[in-house]
Amino acid sequence: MAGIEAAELAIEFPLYHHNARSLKQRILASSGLRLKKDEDNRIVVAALRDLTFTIGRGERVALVGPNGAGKTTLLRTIAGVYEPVAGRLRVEGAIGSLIDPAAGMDALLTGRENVILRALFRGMTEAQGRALAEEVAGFAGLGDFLDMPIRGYSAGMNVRLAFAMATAMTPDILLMDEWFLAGDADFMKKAEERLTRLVTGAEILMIATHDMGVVRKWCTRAIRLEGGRILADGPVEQVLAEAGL
Ligand SMILES: Nc1ncnc2c1ncn2[C@@H]1O[C@H](COP(=O)(O)OP(=O)(O)OP(=O)(O)O)[C@@H](O)[C@H]1O
Repeated sequence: MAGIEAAELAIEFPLYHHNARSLKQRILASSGLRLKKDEDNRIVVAALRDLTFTIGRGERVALVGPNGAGKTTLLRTIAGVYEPVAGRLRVEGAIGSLIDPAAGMDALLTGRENVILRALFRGMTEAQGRALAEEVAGFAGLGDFLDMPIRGYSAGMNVRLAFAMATAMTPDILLMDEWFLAGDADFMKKAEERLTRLVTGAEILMIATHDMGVVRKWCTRAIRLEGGRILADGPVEQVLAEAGL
């Protein structure tokens, strides 16, 4: 059964700068809030701090909060992109990730080859991968571009391919950042139908967004982050009302 469990989870990023010494002094003097020195005396940004939550089957969770709150970092951490520096994270279930359009894709391979490769990683046979590529092609409407290397794709084409691929694989846990909502109107209409089907099928949905319309429409629970910490966690209407959103 799909589930996500985090206990006192923390993520930090080291801050590199050509003039690091004076930068350190200035930053530490001015804010200090989210910046600290780690054991190796490096300045690090505390992107996520002390996050504890459990997400179970059937939950559709919105991550809300201002720019830099830590929403995307949390999605990426759950997807396995970042390693926590402290705390524990347990993720059970196959993940479909709509976080970074080109993540996990090989720019030199064609769209079709990327779909087949991803299918093989998921344990499908090559024949299943080819069938999946046909399905993705039909939905993404990439035409002949499906057989071109994806480094030649426009940003919109990358979004279409990533969206079609992630949703075709019927994940248990679907992680989405709001960039995918920026597709053109025709595509979004098609995408919405497909997403509706998927969200009812996927066991867990997590979406990071600034759009409260999306939160109200798609989600049952909201986690409000600020400065890398959880400020509120509960039913959508309650969390949004408390925050005046
Ligand atoms: N790869 C990175 N290296 C260094 N710092 C990073 C990195 N990724 C994120 N951060 C920092 O971590 C913090 C959280 O960023 P994150 O992108 O998760 O915020 P967000 O809530 O998704 O913001 P937005 O709404 O603007 O997308 C910010 O202070 C950001 O500068």
